Amino acid sequence: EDPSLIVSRFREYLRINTAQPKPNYREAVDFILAQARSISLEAKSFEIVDGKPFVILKWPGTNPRLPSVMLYSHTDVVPVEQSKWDHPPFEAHVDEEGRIFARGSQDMKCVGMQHLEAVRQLKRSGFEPIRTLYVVFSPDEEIGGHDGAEKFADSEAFREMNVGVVLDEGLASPNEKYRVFYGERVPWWLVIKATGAPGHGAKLYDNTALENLFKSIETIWRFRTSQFDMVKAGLKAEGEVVSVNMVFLKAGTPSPTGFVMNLQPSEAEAGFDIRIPPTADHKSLERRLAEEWAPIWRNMTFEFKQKASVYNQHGELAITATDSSNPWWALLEEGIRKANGLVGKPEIFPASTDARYFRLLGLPAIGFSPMANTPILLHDHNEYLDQAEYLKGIKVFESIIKTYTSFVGDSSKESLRDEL
Ligand code: MET
Ligand SMILES: [Zn+2]
Ligand SMILES: [Zn+2]
Repeated sequence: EDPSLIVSRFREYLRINTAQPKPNYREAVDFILAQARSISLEAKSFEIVDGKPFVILKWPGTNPRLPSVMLYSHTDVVPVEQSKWDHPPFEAHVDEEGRIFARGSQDMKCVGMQHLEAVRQLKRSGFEPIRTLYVVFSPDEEIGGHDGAEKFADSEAFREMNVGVVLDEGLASPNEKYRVFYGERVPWWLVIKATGAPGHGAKLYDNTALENLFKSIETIWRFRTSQFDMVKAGLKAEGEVVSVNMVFLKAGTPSPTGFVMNLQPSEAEAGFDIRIPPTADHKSLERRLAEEWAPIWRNMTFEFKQKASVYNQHGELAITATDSSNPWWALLEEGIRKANGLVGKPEIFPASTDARYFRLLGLPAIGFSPMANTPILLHDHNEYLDQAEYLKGIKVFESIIKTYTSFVGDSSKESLRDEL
């Protein structure tokens, strides 16, 4: 097929503004359903939470008793600061070098469309999967997935799919090796709040809210530095340390012209996005938080806006095995290599993805977005993906789908799952 047609379908998807907090899911769903129709793929869309639709495409395998393969992507994207972009973020402009600029070009409309295009090519070639393949498009990921993947993973619809392995998003790789992720850091979105005596802006006294808050910020910052230093020294990868970033500060007494300047406020708060490696000592971090970061004796309280578990329902660390106990790992590498792709070492994803909800069920879930030789621009201004790289990724997914859906395995674990 003419590559420019393939690219134009990708650009069409990118032009649908699905930015949080008001994603145009309706248009995205219509687009995906139309694509499914054009390749005669079974498709259904449904909502678990009102206004937040899922689309599930199904390519039935010749042996529907085998656990299925699920290719998963989210349709929503993060917001943009329009004025900071060189090209409008929802126009999918292609420059002379072939770079496609759009919000979602890396995270992760590329992957969703590559899943679809790979199926399109394979169907056209006459390939028949043995395992059933699902291509799933989900809402809500960028705001935590609580109305998306979290509820889906717990739904009858998902149980009926009898999924054996999940492929979700990864990250671009600045070098020639694709990156592959077997787990991810656990998000804590933390708000700490200080209270203190209010008073005259000219008075020096102890225990103001802002003084109390700043003592915490200093302590948290020392911890941040100690973690960051290990990355800078090359001792740890990004996903192997605790990241702490301040994302907001809130204090002051508003006035019509800004803030009252001669009044020290009685409340102040700060928000932090914290990401913790699954293998870190979560208990000791919680102690640190209660004793040093937001100690009650300094008039501080804290609240989590987001806090995920690190253990799956069997009480094990919710990470995906990369050794021979998990055939899907080697099969993924095989699929990539057969398409002439290079694969890096298994990594911990530094941010969060919906894959965590499937890992919490004990399912193998792998993060993989085929973007080599590409700067990491997710959530950044001027997010782009080179069109040649996009097209290469489709070939890689064709190869992975072939490898995955043809695998009949010997795995006794799998037949056990079948009986349960
Ligand atoms: N994927 C987004 C992120 O990593 C939202 C995840 S919800 C913690 O920030
Ligand atoms: Zn994403
Ligand atoms: Zn994202």
